[in-house]
Amino acid sequence: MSATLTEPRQIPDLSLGEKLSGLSAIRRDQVAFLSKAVEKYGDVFRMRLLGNPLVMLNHPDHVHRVLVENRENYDKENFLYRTVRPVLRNGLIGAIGGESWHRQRRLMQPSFHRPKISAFADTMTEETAAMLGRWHQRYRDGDVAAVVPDVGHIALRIVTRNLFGADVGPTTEAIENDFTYANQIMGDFFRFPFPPLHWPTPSHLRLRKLIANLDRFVAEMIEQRNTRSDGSPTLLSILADAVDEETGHRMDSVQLQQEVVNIMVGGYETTTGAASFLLYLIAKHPEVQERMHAEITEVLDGRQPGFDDVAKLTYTRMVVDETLRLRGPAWQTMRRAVGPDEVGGFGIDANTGIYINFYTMHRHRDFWPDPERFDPERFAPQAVAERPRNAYIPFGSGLRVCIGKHFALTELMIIATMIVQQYRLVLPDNHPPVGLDQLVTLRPKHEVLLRLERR
Ligand code: HEM
Repeated sequence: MSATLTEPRQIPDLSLGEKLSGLSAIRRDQVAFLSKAVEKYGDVFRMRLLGNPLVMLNHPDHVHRVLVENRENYDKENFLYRTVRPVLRNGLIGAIGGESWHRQRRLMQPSFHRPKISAFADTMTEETAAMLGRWHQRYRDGDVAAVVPDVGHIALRIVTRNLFGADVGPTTEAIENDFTYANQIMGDFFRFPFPPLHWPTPSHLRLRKLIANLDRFVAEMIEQRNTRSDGSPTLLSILADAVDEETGHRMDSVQLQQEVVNIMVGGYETTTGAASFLLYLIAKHPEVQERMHAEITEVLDGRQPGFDDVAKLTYTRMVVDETLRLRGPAWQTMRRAVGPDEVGGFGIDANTGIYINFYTMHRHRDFWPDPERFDPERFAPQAVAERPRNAYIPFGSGLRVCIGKHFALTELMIIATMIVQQYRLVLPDNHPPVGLDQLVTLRPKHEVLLRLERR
């Protein structure tokens, strides 16, 4: 029949006014800008993010096409990953793709399988217990605490202890500050990418220094090659000894160093944001918190959670999932189409930049009624089964799905469970909205202040 039926549809473009005002609007509030554009143009449209032409995709089927079905056609040669590459270099997160990425992923994947995570969970419990011990000393019943620095501290200790062994000492605190600052610099750059990162401005020089500190710290840790406190191998040793069964290949020391930095970035930055939002949302919804507490009491009967308990805490997991829907810290990604493709009937030319924003996707009105409402019931098994795959992807999807997904989920579950077991979290009256710090990752903009009532 007629060729017009099969001809790709034209991708709508933002108006000239929107393009011109977009630059400052995005700097002010990227989420608001994108939400408005989705409202007006729907699931597929062309836009510019800081001068970079992109096609935004907001429908699960379209995202499925790019990340899963035709995944070999899309790589990470794009503006977002160029921004973070000075820190991540050729490690797994930012690696462009292709055979060298495949080989690395194959080599590293077994280190994140279930039995390994089960060993890592003990550290998660120990660090959370240590934090609760500090809270008991520092706060009286009903005191108000700023929780973000504390969860950030344990997130970094959990990842570094699992990577490097027994204890990493006070250096972690310096590294923690360096991390936060580097994220700030890169986040600012991402919102306004001028001057280029290789220009020696004071903040870019500072970023280089932070990266050098981090490299030095990781190199020292690799040199020491400790074991964990129970004598079992560290994640670092597991990675260093890993052999690719297909090729017999092992990582060289430069690659190992870069992968360790990637795991630290992946394991610290995102988990801190997620845990902070999680505690905030639990406090904001007392009825949800009480139901969690009842479940925790029933499953654990007062003891500390272990890895095997996590799967039994089904309601708590629904709360974590709903938090990651509304406030997933990895809130955006980009790809480049290597060759041409057709997505949902729209033609995509070779070399097109693709932008996917999980924040807007996770509010798509076709799949999330009353999207701003915090409702863990959305993750009851029946509700999950009724949604398309890829309507919910806080850890990405397809080939490049987060390697640390089970690590992160176990950690969030253990932290939330142990805190709610011992404390009722209460949002003080007139707590201002915590807001969104829209950096490379998403974090609370303002302090999360919670009243800690002993149970
Ligand atoms: C709540 C916590 C976390 C969230 C929301 C998260 C989210 C994500 C997302 C969305 C991606 C895919 C990005 C893309 O497709 O462009 C990713 C990749 C990755 N994440 Fe995570 N992540 C979390 C925790 C972790 C942890 C704990 C680790 C390590 C221990 C980790 C290590 C990585 C690595 C290495 C990759 C790159 C995988 C690859 O491309 O092969 N992440 N993460």
